[in-house]
Amino acid sequence: MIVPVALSQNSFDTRWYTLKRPAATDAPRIWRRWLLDRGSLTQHLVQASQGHFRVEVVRQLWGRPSRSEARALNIDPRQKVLIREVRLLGHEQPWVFARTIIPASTLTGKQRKLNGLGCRSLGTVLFRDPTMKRGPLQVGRLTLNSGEMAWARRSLFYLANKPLLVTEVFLPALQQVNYGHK
Ligand SMILES: C=C(O[C@@H]1C=C(C(=O)O)C=C[C@H]1O)C(=O)O
Repeated sequence: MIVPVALSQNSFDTRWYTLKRPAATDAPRIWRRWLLDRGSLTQHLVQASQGHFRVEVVRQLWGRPSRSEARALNIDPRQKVLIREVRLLGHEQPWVFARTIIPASTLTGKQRKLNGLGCRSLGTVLFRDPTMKRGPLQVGRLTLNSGEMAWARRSLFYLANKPLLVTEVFLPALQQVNYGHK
């Protein structure tokens, strides 16, 4: 099934801000908490969907990072990287679009498995890895292919000191979610 891609690659060349506190954004209240929460977004979405959660792979390919992604990873923008784009669905609604950029030098040793995640959440691998470190969260606004603006966050993760960049875009459908859980 061809899954519609919510964003084009240059959408990720937006301006990214490292915020000191959630209130510094005018994002909806709940998103401010999630936008800057350093835990697993997957866990929040599993709870908010009462377990009706799944990862849908939009595409996974070897390509080139956007300029901003290359800068964040401190790599040459001509360097080939593994690009993983997924949608995180709650109750079959697309809640988050996530794009992960993994340099080939990170896909070595135990981290080779990052190339074979399929529909397993990247978060379950990252947060179970004892060597995982997470860099500062940055927040930005991206333009979806629909023309709507969406809040997004990104951060570097390090496994065995090898970097990957994860960007998560909060899609409009997430605004309808009842956040009864904490
Ligand atoms: C980093 C996490 O993994 C999530 C799952 C992803 C995937 O499967 O590609 C990508 C980004 C995240 O939204 C997380 O759960 O926090």
